[in-house]
Amino acid sequence: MTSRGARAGAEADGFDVEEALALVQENPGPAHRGHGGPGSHAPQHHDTSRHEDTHRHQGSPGHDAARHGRAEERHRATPWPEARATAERAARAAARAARRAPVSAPLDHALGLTLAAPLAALTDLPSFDTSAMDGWVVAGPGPWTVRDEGVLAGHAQPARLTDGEAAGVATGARVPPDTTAVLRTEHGRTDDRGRLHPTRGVVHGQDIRPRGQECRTGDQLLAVGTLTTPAVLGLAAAAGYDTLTVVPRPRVDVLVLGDELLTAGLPHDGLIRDALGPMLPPWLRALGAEVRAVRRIGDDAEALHRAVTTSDADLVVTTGGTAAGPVDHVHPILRRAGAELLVDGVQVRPGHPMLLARLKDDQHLVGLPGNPLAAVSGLLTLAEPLLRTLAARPAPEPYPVPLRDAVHGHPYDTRLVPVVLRGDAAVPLHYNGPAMLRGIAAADALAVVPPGGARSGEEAELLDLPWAAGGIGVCFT
Ligand SMILES: Nc1nc2c(c(=O)[nH]1)N[C@H]1C(S)=C(S)[C@@H](COP(=O)(O)OP(=O)(O)OC[C@H]3O[C@@H](n4cnc5c(N)ncnc54)[C@H](O)[C@@H]3O)O[C@H]1N2
Ligand code: MOO
Repeated sequence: MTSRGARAGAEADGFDVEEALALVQENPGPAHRGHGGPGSHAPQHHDTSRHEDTHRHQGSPGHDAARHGRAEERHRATPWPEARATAERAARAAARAARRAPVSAPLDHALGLTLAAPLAALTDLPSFDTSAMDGWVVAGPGPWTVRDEGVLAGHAQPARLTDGEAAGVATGARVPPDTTAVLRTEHGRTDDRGRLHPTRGVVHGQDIRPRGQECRTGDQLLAVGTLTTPAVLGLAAAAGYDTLTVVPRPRVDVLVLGDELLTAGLPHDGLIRDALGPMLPPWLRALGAEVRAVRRIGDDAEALHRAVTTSDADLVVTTGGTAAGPVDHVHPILRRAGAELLVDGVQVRPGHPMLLARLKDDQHLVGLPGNPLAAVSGLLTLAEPLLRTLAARPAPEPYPVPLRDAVHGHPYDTRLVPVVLRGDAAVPLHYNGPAMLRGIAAADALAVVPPGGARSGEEAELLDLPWAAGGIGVCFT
């Protein structure tokens, strides 16, 4: 199902999509403020990139040190396309190092995995000459005498037909030896004496699916690298398979950092709800990962060090603690663990403090920034290419779509902006600030907006969200 398909379905159900989307598309303006009641601070700007960027890059005479720091950070940060390529390369090297052996998965566990061996037919298909229609098997030209006993699907070889003989037959039943054609129920008539007459011309072999019509035993049906879709599962079963040889799912541990996080109830006393603990595991699964542990570690450097150094996952994903605050432990822990930083900051907004480190030859860590949309950006920039490559999935085709509205750009960095698809255009959503999930929760995709921005009508590459693209392996369980 495409994202367009998903939308059409929602509309068909009478769900007012436009009304729902208005909640995330329109800038409410001054009249909207204060809706939260006395003391509330409704946001005045929902597209926060502009004033944050202004703040960051205009600087002021009193902020030389900060300006210098930013310039250094920009210097070190990896351009967005290069960061994705680095993540892919890292995964290829890890896959080689670990020689990730293919596994045998029962069909009902193989959805979304990649075939590690070609799918060769274990049988002819069909495996016997088969009637394609309900009616009669006939031998020679009509009229025919009709046997008392018919031929049903799932039964053993029926007795040979002799010339001038017919027998009732069901779709999928084996046709008896010496059958010359199948006559459909609607194309035959029985006379008073019980003899069967054709009501139209009969062509030799009509409506018989000969054995091996689709494939012969040993024919290659699908190549190594094919994604196991529901259709592949069906074909594999038809061709005689109980298990498939597949590339195993990459194993991921998620470590959620931050003392300020609550797992239930309303925010209070400076504490906020953990948005990433509930969001990341199903998203990672949708990207093909097996999520093994989700651990909340607080801002405890020792616990983080222990969790990172004792994990045997292919990928450790941390959230928060990537910046330079007093409790931002990710960089110091990586240094202590002897990890090699492959990407330390990316020229992308939101999410620029994201990082990728090699813990061992076959083990990596993606550090996602704590701001929730920044974490999504890190997930799609670094974790997606890494997991896709480990899972031997093909890279999605670039997917350019014209933007309906202009999007402000960052002066140096790529921006990822939540959009919905409307007709042939992508409509940028508001509420796209680094700490906001309101836009992405309504989005079909993220638009890749190059430095400097995009004009209305200009094409932007889209990163589909795994569920909007109907991604195979979208198993949220
Ligand atoms: N001096 C600077 N400060 C910051 C910079 C900078 O360049 N210089 N970058 C800012 C940007 S951009 C981001 S993004 C954040 C990255 O911060 P961290 O990765 O260190 O994350 P935290 O400080 O732990 O948290 C940031 C923010 O996100 C909230 N958060 C964290 N985890 C969760 C969660 N699981 N669910 C919901 N919200 C979460 C946290 O409470 C903070 O509000 O740094 C900026 N600072
Ligand atoms: O603002 Mo930060 O871009 O990474 O959330």
